Amino acid sequence: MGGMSQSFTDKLAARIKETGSALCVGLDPRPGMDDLEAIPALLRKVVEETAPYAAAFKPNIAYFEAMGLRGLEILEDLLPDMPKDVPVVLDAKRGDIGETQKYYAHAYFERLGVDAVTLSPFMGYDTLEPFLNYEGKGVYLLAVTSNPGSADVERQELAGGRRVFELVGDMVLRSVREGCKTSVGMVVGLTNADSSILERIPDAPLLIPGLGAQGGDLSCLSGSGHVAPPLINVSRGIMYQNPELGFAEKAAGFAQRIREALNY
Ligand SMILES: O=C(O)c1cc(=O)[nH]c(=O)n1[C@@H]1O[C@H](COP(=O)(O)O)[C@@H](O)[C@H]1O
Repeated sequence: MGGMSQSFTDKLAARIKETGSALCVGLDPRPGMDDLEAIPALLRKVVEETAPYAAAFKPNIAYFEAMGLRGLEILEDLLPDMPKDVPVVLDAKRGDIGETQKYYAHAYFERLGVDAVTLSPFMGYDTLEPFLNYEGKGVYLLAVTSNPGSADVERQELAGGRRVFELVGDMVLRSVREGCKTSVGMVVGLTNADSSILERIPDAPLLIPGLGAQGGDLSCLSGSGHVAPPLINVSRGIMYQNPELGFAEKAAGFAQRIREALNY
């Protein structure tokens, strides 16, 4: 393809339109539950069977690191064989001083070649900057995570009534104001995504984990008024729950539930 390269957000929106699905298929292989050498074939089977229903795939690097060097090799071998038209979000939740972040950005965007990564914005905007000048790539900043402890810091109220996660929304707006090439979105856990949260964050691509094993309720998303392309992630709900069903069947079921809840 010639001409101007597409932003990550545009690629994602196109994929969602093409599939009619905002499902993000989580690739979190558990070394304790599967034989290590069965994992490469398991991942390929999940990818192949769920791709028609996948707006994106999200491998969480923790599960690969837990397998040591072999795990990283499994991830590095898998990525080039993933379908080219399905964006890959690497879940790494990194946050460090800018000098170190440069190396994470290099590792993920240039070495592994993924389309997007999750980052922790806790150390401030300067730590995000090494990721922000990549045309066609995306980052998702942790804003309101799906765990109960998101109340400890992220959902705390500041003097004046704003809440901590709104500062993350400010970083998203700053990236837009500064004309960053990288698309910047936010992570909002489905288990905590009520309307009081959604109305306080800017209209940016949201990565929404918590459907399936964590019991998040999709009804809280309807009528949010956001138009940026969302991703609703399911990991265990496809890879490990209801093993009597096929991966395609499970993915199709989640895609359908998401479509009904988001009303498209
Ligand atoms: O960034 C994430 O994806 C993430 C953020 C969050 O707030 N909660 C959350 O569960 N996740 C990740 O999303 C996936 C959820 O997996 P399941 O609960 O098995 O569907 C895991 O890879 C989590 O690490």
